[in-house]
Amino acid sequence: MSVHTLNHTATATSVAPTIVSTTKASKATAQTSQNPVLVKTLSLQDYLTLETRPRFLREMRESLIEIGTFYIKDHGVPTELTRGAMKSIQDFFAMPLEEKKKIVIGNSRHFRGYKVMGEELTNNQVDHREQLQFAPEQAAIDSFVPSVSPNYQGLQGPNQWAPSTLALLPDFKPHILAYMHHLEILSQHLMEAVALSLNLKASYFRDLFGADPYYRLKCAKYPSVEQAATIGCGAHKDTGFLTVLLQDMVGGLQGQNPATGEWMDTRPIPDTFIVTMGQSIERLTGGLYHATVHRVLNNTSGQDRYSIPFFFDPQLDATIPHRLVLPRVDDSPLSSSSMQVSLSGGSVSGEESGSDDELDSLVDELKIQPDERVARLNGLGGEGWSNGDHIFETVHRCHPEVFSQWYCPA
Ligand SMILES: O=C(O)CCC(=O)C(=O)O
Ligand SMILES: [Fe+2]
Repeated sequence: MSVHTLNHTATATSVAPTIVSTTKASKATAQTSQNPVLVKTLSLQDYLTLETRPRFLREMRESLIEIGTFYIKDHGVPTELTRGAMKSIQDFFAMPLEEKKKIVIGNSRHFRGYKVMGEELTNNQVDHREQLQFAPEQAAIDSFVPSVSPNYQGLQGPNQWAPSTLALLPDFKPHILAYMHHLEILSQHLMEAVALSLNLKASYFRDLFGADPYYRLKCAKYPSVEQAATIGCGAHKDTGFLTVLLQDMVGGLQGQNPATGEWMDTRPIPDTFIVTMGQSIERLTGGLYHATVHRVLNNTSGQDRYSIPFFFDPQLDATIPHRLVLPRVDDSPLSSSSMQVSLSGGSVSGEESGSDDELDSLVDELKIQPDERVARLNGLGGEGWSNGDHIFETVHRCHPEVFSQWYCPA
């Protein structure tokens, strides 16, 4: 994953209901804060119910402007499935190394499979976790030729399933496939809500993401360690649009408060997912919505930690506009009348450049800081950027061995 650690110096830490500061930017010293930041827990049912939808969208918007992260509950993914997926990955990681290595990621041009402990890079630093990667189960593109075809076409293909593993763990494949299917549905709902929270038409992201959104499921095991505050996964922002993360009850994930730089525990809450924006959304919204910098500390409790982030992005050949020009509404954003417009699909959406006046009023309306406005105006030109290239850049940086094996012909 890409890494843009914020350089703020943390000044205060906190104990808050859902997010608790424990550390300064790089040290792991527990302190108490005067300004706790709450990561809200939102209910998807509030989004799906028309009467409560405006409140949901307001809260989502506030969360994404303030931090870039919230918890989602009542999400519609069956509990048997979240438990089943967790159990399946625990069973997988518990198998002997030789069995796991049958699907080592280097076998796969499509960056799928198992990664042994200590081989993944985040922020150019080695992570302390084992992991297993999946993506949409599809046929590979036969016409793909390394260094002739666009690299991102090599990402499409099947997952790795070792027959001996499937014999040992019969629930493994059905659990993973069903889990990805449900997470795609949940992610589409969330992106629809993100669109409405920006006063875009509800289908804005569904249209942008296309018929075959590209997603990645990463199953991770962080072993309990001897020393406190070993970095399991280095500080980074997720690079894409949306991450929906399932974690067990062990803890160790931390998010950084964009305003203060302080690290805050994103503590496990049963039956929720953690929803985080990535850099593509941050870039598209001109910095209005934050991509939260986060990391994972290994724990010393004796309990290993398991997590399953699902990264949801547009189809690989999508072109992403450099920025969104958010529609102006006569009344305040997300008021019930503008919501009606959005719900009926009649609200304007667009990626054309707006006039300076429009930008000024947008800046006022959305309380964008001046430096964010500069970011918004930078990088214009051309139709947009290639989503496939952007995703390829991310996965290639994390797994250089796959790149050198499959994408650099001798
Ligand atoms: O395992 C976690 O809780 C977070 C992992 C993560 O941030 C990532 O892989 O991008
Ligand atoms: Fe991440």
